[in-house]
Amino acid sequence: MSGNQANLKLQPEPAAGTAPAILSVDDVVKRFETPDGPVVAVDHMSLDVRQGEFVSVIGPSGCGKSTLFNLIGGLLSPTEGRISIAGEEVRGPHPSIGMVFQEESTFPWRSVEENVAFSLEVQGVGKAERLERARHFIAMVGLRGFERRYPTELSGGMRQRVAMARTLAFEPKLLLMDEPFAALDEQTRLLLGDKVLQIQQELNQTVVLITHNITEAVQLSDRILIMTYRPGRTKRFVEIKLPRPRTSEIVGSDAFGHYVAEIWNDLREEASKGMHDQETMAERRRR
Ligand SMILES: Nc1ncnc2c1ncn2[C@@H]1O[C@H](COP(=O)(O)OP(=O)(O)OP(=O)(O)O)[C@@H](O)[C@H]1O
Repeated sequence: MSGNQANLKLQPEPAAGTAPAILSVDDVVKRFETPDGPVVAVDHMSLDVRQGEFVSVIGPSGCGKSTLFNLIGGLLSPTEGRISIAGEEVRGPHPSIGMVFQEESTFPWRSVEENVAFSLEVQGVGKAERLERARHFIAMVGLRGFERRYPTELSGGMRQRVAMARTLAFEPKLLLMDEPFAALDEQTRLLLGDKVLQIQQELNQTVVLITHNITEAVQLSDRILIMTYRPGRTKRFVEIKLPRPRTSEIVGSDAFGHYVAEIWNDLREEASKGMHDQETMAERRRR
């Protein structure tokens, strides 16, 4: 074991005696039937996430991250296994799970406050209350003063914060995010990470983040699940023992660098398999 590895601790399950799991992914398999035969995208994966915990799922392109996101969010059903939130089986979109997507999902015809109030409107919350709650969450994501603006008047990072505020406004037990900052530049991404850390601490929010960005995963997480490339399995869990509360300043620390290096070692192996696979497929098509 290298010196760096000694800094990392594998933790397949949450430690005993801590908060109970709010999300439970239990031995889940997802198989797609395709014209070329079955594709196993998620292969016997298990994950327990405690109340208030921040877990990131990282893996190379095509390893099954988005499939896992869609399974947890109830947009896909597992072929085998079970997913539950607060003890209830997830059988479709669940009110306790709030999703933030990679693609921008704000409504361009609604102002910021109308966007954020939307989920409350759907729930039948009265106008005065929903606007008050919307303004609270708009302030939380750092957009006070922009309530009456429209998405086209905002930057990409601001629009993603609107999407996050809209999801947080219905107070989900689990915030489930799929690469919400993937389209943003690195500085904006790091600074938005600070916002996410603040919000998570303020709400004691349980979060599962799907990402392929190692820096983002280390900056934000309590634990990182590293996935293998095809079929998507758990390669290992890494517990991030950086102090909280955290800010993006931590990115420059030695401890941060050690985590990034170790995770890259694991990912490099998996990403290389992916690249080799893609090159072989391209070669086959050329023939
Ligand atoms: N609806 C589907 N039908 C058939 N195969 C699918 C379907 N969705 C995903 N797959 C396959 O499952 C595997 C995992 O895909 P998935 O999109 O979950 O990976 P990913 O890690 O999110 O990739 P990326 O980071 O590039 O978005 C891939 O081989 C993909 O082609």
